[in-house]
Amino acid sequence: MALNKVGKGWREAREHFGAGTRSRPKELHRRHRSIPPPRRRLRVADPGLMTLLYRPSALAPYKFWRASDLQQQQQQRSFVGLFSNPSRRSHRFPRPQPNVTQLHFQIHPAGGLLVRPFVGSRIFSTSPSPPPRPTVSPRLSQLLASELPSTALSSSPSSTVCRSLSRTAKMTVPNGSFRQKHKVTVIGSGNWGTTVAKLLAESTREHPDVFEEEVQMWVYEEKVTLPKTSPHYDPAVGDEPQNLTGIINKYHENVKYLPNIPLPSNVIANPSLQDAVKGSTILVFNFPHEFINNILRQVKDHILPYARGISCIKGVTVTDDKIELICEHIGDTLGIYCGALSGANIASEIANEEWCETTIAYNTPPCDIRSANGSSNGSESPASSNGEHKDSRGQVSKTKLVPLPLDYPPLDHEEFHKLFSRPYFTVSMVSDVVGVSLGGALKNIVAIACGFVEGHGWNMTAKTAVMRRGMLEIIAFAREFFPETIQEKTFWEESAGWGDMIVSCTAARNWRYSKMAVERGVSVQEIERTELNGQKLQGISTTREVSSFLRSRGLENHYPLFMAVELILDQKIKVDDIPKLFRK
Ligand SMILES: NC(=O)C1=CN([C@@H]2O[C@H](COP(=O)(O)OP(=O)(O)OC[C@H]3O[C@@H](n4cnc5c(N)ncnc54)[C@H](O)[C@@H]3O)[C@@H](O)[C@H]2O)C=CC1
Ligand SMILES: O=C(CO)COP(=O)(O)O
Repeated sequence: MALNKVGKGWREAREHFGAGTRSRPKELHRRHRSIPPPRRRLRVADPGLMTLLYRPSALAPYKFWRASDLQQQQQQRSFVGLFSNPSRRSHRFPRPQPNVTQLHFQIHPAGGLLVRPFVGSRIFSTSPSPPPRPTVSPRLSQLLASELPSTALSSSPSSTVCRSLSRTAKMTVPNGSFRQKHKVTVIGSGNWGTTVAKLLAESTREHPDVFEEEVQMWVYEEKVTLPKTSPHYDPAVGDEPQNLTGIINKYHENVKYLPNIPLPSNVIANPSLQDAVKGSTILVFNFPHEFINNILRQVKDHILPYARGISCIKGVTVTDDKIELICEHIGDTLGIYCGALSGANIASEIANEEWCETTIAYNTPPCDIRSANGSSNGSESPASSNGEHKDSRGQVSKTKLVPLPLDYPPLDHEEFHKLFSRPYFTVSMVSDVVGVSLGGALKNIVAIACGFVEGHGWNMTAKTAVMRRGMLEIIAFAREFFPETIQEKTFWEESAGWGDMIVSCTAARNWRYSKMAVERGVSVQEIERTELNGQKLQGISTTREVSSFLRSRGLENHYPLFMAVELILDQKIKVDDIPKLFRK
């Protein structure tokens, strides 16, 4: 009975959309809202027919597959897909699985969908098949036992449960095999660059089906002398300066920028930028932003045209009176798409595997979005999407992208989440590139202001006033210069917003060393030179760039805190003068 109704839904949908077309889930949901859930197992069978998988819930994951499509995809060693939530294509399912010849679907009484891959010799046979392999994961069983109300036969599961289920179901499918794996390169090897390389190398080891194990880390080559107290001191070398890359590769430790943290042996330090990026599909940019143009110039002609980037750099680029997000500057210069990672992240704490959160903003370019049949961009061919994507101003970017080839695993929220997540590093994926980038860049100005105030002898109340006003200026700045795409909730809800503000104004270097400068009565630049052993305070250059940009537009009065930091850096006003700026 129930299946008949599903069959009816299928026939109607088939008439409506035509065989082989992709489903239009929302429309279907509207049309078949009244259909009760099927209670029997559905099989992908009957070559040439389309099968409707139906789950009546608020998320309404409908999917049509034609068995012949599935068969063809198996032959291509590609994959089929299920959008568990039609509005979020990133929930793709399942992974490529060349040995799987049948997929069995069972609508769970509570509305979840169990998917069991079946390995057999016949493809989509209509005859009775042997029982599917029991591939329901323990997590799924647990979910079904605990989270789903067993009586909820016709009720809709919560979105959380739907998401959990779809994710769990995904885990039940054997790992697939694309012909290619993603190669990861971290460009930069300072305090944060080395920490990120460490966590990425742990992830690539954990997911050998998707990523090449080795993580290349480009190191700005320096000579380092190991002191006698170092565990790596070699009497045969003595006080002879050695290449930092040599030390990292031999002892698996970045003794200069991340001392006392063992690195996984699959982090490979490479002094050649060109060699480090060669063949990499994932480029992670992680160095002080003042070096950006020089580095981009050197890598420009050496990267894969379909590489994708994540920038962990906190800063902005200001050119010709124009302000640009670092990630977009990278993308436009290299002709690729680049997202941004930012959050309340103190490198040394994360390197010690103390728990923290971060935010990654990534807008999967349309040409990289894969549809159920494994092609790019839904029903369109990769070519038809024309490599276009939107920029942070909501316009079609001038950079035309080369689609990621289909023989690589997709690169979207899910894959980046997989790559960056560690048990001690919780990643939130968003699409607000502006909020994440500006939050990370501009809080460094506020952190310097907090350091000044605290160095002056004022305490938490003054610092709180600075943080609050600083956040207001960050939001005003984002609204003023990126009104088309900014999502203000990023500042309130994400680690890249208030989280980063708090940690930066209480524990990070910009705060610590500007406080020290006021306490010692010297300039922050002087402290950077004498105390930081080659590390950089991003807040100094960001303050100068942002204030010069604001001045060129006559907007100084709108951003009194940002401007005050520059005036104090240049010793034109004193910390005591800050409250006067806010009297009105
Ligand atoms: N350290 C941290 O806790 C965090 C840093 N960040 C951000 O990550 C980015 C990188 O910062 P860190 O790793 O901390 O850098 P860092 O300040 O520790 O290191 C400086 C780096 O610059 C390199 N360098 C020096 N001269 C160079 C040159 N001429 N050309 C190219 N590179 C040169 C050095 O080799 C070193 O790798 C920054 O934007 C920072 O704001 C973000 C979150 C946390
Ligand atoms: O971005 C950071 C904390 O989230 C690190 O800031 P500092 O560069 O001031 O150490």
